[in-house]
Amino acid sequence: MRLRNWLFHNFREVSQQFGFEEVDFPVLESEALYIRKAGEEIRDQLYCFEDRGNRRVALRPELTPSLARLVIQKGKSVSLPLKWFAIGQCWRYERMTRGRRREHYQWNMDIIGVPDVTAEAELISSIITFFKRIGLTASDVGFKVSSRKVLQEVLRCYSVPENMFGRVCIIIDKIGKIPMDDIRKDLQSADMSEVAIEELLQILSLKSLAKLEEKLGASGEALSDLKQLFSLAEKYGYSEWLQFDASIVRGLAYYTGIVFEGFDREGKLRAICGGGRYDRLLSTFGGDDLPACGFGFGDAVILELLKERGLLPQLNLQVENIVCSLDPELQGAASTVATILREKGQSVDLVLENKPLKWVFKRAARINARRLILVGKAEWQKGMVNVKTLSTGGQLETKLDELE
Ligand SMILES: OCc1cccc(Br)n1
Repeated sequence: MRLRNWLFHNFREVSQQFGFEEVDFPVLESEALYIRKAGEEIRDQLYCFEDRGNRRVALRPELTPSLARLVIQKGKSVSLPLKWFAIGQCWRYERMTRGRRREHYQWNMDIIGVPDVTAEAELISSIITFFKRIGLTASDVGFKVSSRKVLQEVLRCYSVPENMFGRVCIIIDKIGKIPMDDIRKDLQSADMSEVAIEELLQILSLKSLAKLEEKLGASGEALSDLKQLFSLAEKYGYSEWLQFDASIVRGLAYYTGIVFEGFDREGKLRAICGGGRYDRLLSTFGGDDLPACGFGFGDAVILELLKERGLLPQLNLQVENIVCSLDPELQGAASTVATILREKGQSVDLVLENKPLKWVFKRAARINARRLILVGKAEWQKGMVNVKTLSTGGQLETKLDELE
């Protein structure tokens, strides 16, 4: 819990530093929010059920559809651009035998209403700011960046029907996770010819914008978006964190443009975070489309990475005072002392039972108390208490009304 609070505190600090407002959504949503026909893993693992009102509901597997629903609900009552962030628990249903978590927390930041890649550049900057805050550098992690418009331009060249776009993206995202023969078979089932498949796989292996330009020409949106993004990265000063990688498509069907994922340069871990542009999501829920982009950042891989790098922070409970009566008849007096200190804004661990002093000192050490306040009969009769500063061992009889 200390680690989670530390992580979330950094998520929040960065989000607020970038001028984003915190939002939240229900953990339980209508199942329909997540029913997409593109064959995504997130769909196969939906933690869904029928509630007592016979409604098909699901524990949310991600936050973006809820955000889209809320933007539509708010409609004209909010002024654009929206810069929202959320930290929320998300669920998936997996067999326990897989030994993987069924729930995790995800930090999301989204910009709604900005069509330009300036929005994606700003989101990537916020994640890099987060990485730097927790001690990670460009030699630890980087971002693989591409655009789904690359895929779109290739599919159009081979007149693959538009309605196959999401499905092809999901198939491509499985490269490296399932055998290439299965990838080819799945692409054939998505109405792609042999020639189209080979050309697509060839383009997806590109790692330089220059080579991409040779293939696609300079006129397409994919190239201009990517060039603008890399140029903005220069101005933000984070070029060394980015690399173009045409194979990056991400595993969510609704991305339509730039996509990116954070990765650990030692290549031992799964993607740390990921996101991109999703300009068509709102209309899938019956709203008017608005340009949108965002990312999701889970709490699992980042903690594995920090552990690997020896960067997990040492987080100990810290209480300023521990207050203890030396006589059961003075328990009330001890609670008076605790209240006086708390009303001054100090934290107090009040010993609630009649314990030997040895026990109190052990507890004081365990909770890293700065001071031990002892309420003894003789002192109390003089309106005093005994204040021990635990780091120095010094002690001082102090008047109650001079306690600070
Ligand atoms: O990253 C996919 C995902 C979604 C929900 C819960 C968990 Br654990 N993992």
